[in-house]
Amino acid sequence: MDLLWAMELDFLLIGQGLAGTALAYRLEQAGMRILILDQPEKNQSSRVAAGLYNPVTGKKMVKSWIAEKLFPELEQFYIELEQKIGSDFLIEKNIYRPFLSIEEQNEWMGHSSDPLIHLFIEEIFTESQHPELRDPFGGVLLKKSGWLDIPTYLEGMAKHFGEKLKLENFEEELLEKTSNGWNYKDFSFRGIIYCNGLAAMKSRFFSFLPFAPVKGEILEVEQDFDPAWIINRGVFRVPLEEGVFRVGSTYTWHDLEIGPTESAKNELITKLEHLVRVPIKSIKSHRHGIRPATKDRKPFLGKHPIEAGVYIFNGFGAKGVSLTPYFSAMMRDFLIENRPLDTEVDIKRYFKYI
Ligand SMILES: Cc1cc2nc3c(=O)[nH]c(=O)nc-3n(C[C@H](O)[C@H](O)[C@H](O)COP(=O)(O)OP(=O)(O)OC[C@H]3O[C@@H](n4cnc5c(N)ncnc54)[C@H](O)[C@@H]3O)c2cc1C
Repeated sequence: MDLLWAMELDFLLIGQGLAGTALAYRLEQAGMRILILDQPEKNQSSRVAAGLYNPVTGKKMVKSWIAEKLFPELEQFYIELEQKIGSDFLIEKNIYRPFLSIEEQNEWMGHSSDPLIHLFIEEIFTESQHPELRDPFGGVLLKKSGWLDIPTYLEGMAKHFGEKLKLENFEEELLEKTSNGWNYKDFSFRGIIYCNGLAAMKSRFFSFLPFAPVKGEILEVEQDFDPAWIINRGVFRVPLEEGVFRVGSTYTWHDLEIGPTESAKNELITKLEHLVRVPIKSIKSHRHGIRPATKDRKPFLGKHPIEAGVYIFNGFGAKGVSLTPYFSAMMRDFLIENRPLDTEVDIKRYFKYI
């Protein structure tokens, strides 16, 4: 390629899932000239995900990691984008989490005075909220929660990026190093950013990072029970259109190569039956995806230890919706102003293992 004719840009982003989309927008807003490449066959994690964001998670129902930083940023970010592209995709909804015991109910009454948890509590109930629900000890109604309609968000943002997004496969072997960056086909870049989810495991630059892929399966079911909130305990049940609910998700580190399984379907149905008494009328869909999770459950942000101009923004595991707004701002400041990344997410934590 004639270098004189290469179009000069700042950054090439590989991938337009939740990670690539948020970072591309941040960089674009900061005046960077970007190009995004995204695979035309879209079978990635973001398009299967339920899109839930939930400030209180896990079996023990504790505040999600850095929720107090993530959640204010999250709403502001997606609402700004909704206004920018004239589309609705953030569905703010309370989450109802039934208590499993009287002890748990008491614990939550105590928790509610903790200012960090109080931020996320709408109300605590000590009695069942509906005859069709299995919640004999009541439950907690959480706020600052909801779900992101991810396909609408990604498609809207794809339109917004226009010619800055090309639907084509990135082929790493075509990268050519230059004195101040990288050439790729007809373009030259000062930096390449891997936002390509689990495909980064096969990159010659980032295969040393300890990804820990987690398969998830998810159903859409019809059921005649339509409370105003998301229900979440063991499984989540998110209202979509009238009478239709998304139910998920499973977590498995095995069977990564095979598609949806009967055992995961049965697991989801059993867990749903433990929450709601109403029979399932039909199963409308059953899908699966693999989460780009990491061994220490923290994202991978940063710069390659040796190669200049090679970066990664990845490893968002089961929480891409809530993590990418906050961390895309941190990554932008790192890329443009060389501001340090939080040590917990900086891939420097793994350089000693190379
Ligand atoms: C069943 C299930 C349920 C989930 N539920 C939730 C949830 O409720 N809430 C939540 O926050 N998260 C959820 N997740 C997790 C969420 O999906 C991930 O955190 C998120 O999608 C990660 O986004 P990403 O952009 O890093 O990766 P991906 O979505 O995998 O995107 C990577 C992109 O890179 C592209 N790419 C890869 N290789 C190339 C190449 N060579 N050339 C060009 N492009 C390439 C891919 O096409 C893709 O668009 C769920 C996941 C699953 C599987």
